[in-house]
Amino acid sequence: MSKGTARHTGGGLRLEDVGKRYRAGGPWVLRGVDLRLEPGTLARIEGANGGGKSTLLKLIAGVEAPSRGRLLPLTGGHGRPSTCYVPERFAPALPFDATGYLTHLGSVHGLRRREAARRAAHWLERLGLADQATVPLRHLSKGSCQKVAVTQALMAEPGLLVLDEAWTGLDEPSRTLLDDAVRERVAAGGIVVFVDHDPRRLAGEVTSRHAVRDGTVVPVAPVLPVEHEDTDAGKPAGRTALRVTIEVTAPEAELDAALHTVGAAGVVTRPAGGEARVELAAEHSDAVLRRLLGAAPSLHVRSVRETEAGPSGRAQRAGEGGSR
Ligand SMILES: Nc1ncnc2c1ncn2[C@@H]1O[C@H](COP(=O)(O)OP(=O)(O)OP(=O)(O)O)[C@@H](O)[C@H]1O
Repeated sequence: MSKGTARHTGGGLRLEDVGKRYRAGGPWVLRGVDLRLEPGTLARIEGANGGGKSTLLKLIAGVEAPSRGRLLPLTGGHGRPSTCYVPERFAPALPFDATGYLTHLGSVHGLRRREAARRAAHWLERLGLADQATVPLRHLSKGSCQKVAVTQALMAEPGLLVLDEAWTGLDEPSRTLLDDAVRERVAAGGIVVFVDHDPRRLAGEVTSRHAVRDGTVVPVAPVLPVEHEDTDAGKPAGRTALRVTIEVTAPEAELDAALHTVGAAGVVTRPAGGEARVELAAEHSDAVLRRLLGAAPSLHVRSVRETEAGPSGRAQRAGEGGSR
């Protein structure tokens, strides 16, 4: 992180009965959303494709205005936190190179131009983009553009950082760097809210999980800590009573092939065409999840939930506030 980090972050944010539709009289994408984001929160947002995750992130980031309800500073806060937002795809049609763009945005965020240029150079170097700092943005590859988008968010050291699949398209070292930067923001008292297709992203560190479901936002049980494959050593007592439910989607014709990786470790059910649910003992979940994420044909892991074995031995949903 650059020098002079961890400036005051500006407190938390509250969503009060927030709703969103994109046109008057159109369908509500979100309704009745109540959410508190305290300083130091690392919040993960989950949910099915098209359910409204990106819409929620845009509302939190202030990129979209709510159609109803309000976003308010938490009581005792210092106004809306300074905010940066990184979308999944950043394709700027702007007459800038990376340095010019980042310096300009740094100024918008209140940095002196010299400090903005210094921070831009620092992050471009860390992300391995220093040699492309003077290439026009429109000539950069998708991955390089994504690095520029991440850089503009990190160099501003915002109180609220909103990441919509921001890891997608980054190379592995840059993903690790972004993970670290998120930790630094949270440790500095900032709020980070993110969506990512990999359920293991920052799994042991997430402080709040919510799912967008049926047009509203419900809390989800905490993620299981990531553990080593093929060993029971060191597992907490009673862990074997826990179950995990993994929901996946894939093109219907490819789903069976992709699910072969589950083997005998779990019970697979198919609620609808391209959807499947895998229930299994918690001790097998990390290994199976790794195999599912690497499955060919590929599939999309929609959610991973910890559940408790009920009296019948079947999994019961734990810690969710809504129904499907
Ligand atoms: N700018 C827009 N104008 C009109 N409708 C929109 C707009 N953006 C999103 N929508 C609609 O809102 C709904 C929710 O979309 P959103 O992108 O928020 O979902 P998502 O959960 O992020 O999806 P995905 O997982 O596929 O990225 C969808 O029906 C989408 O078509």
